[in-house]
Amino acid sequence: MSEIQVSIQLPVLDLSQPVHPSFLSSLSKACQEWGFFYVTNHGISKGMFDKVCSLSKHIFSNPTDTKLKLGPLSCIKTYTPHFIASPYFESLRVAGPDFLASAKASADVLFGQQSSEFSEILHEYGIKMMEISKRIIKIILMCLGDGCESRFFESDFSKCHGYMRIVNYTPPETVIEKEVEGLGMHTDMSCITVVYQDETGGLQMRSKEEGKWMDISPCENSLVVNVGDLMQAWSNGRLRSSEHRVVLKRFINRLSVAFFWCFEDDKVILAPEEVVGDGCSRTYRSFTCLDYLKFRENNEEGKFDRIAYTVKDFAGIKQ
Ligand SMILES: O=C(O)CCC(=O)C(=O)O
Ligand SMILES: [Fe+2]
Repeated sequence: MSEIQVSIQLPVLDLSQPVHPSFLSSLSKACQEWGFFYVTNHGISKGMFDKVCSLSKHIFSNPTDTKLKLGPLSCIKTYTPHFIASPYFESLRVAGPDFLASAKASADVLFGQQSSEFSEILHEYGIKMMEISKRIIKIILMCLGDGCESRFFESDFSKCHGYMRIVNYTPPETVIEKEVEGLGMHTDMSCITVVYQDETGGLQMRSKEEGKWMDISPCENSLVVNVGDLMQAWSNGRLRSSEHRVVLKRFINRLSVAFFWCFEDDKVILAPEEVVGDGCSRTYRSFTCLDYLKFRENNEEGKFDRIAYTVKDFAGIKQ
């Protein structure tokens, strides 16, 4: 990989402080330009991340045959083995609203009845992530102005649900290149995604105009937030769902936990008139969330290196 890589300074949303208008304007710019920012004082302790990571590592250290009991061909289907998203990527999914039941279903298969630690901590993590996501989306709606938060939070976002994907990246030991792609370029199918990445780094986003890769470096005690496709369409393109990827350094294992906060499956997504704004034209037709998820599923099979289609291809109106 030979692209130039640049670092950028993204705003940090401090959830323990009231939001100042000057901060809203920098957040608003970041959401338009990059679709990425950080959040801090989110209420999840370092101890909790450490626990989630160590229990997850323990799960991924199981033999492949054991993990495949949760794999795509099993009835649980929470585990994605290597060579689906990339050769170096494997993941475990824990879905809400009952995070406890979802995590327990996986843990029971792997460890039998004695392991409740994993499900309990993932339950707590999921509930916290739901709360954090709601607070973040309210602030993002404030960025759109015109009282969008009070107008649209209840009507459009109160039925949102979340799920997390714990990802274990194992880079190859034998490659000559200094870095390899652990997860190819894609956009997220969420409203927003809230990511914990360990200190290894490697998350990168693609700039709007020049298509340069920018490092989204790990920042202590902070989580990374990115705008997803559903929010890009709902906001009529005023919020950007950026292409991003994960690069891996040789020999360094990486763990991340991405929380995807999404509209309910049967939600009809159409930007409200007030969000489109007077004199502006609509850039997305209406569509249901599930139809978009299916469209992506049908276009992604067997493609590691990049996801060629996004919500623009699915529902964008050609201007
Ligand atoms: O592993 C990461 O840091 C991000 C993963 C990601 O982009 C995704 O799962 O959609
Ligand atoms: Fe992503």
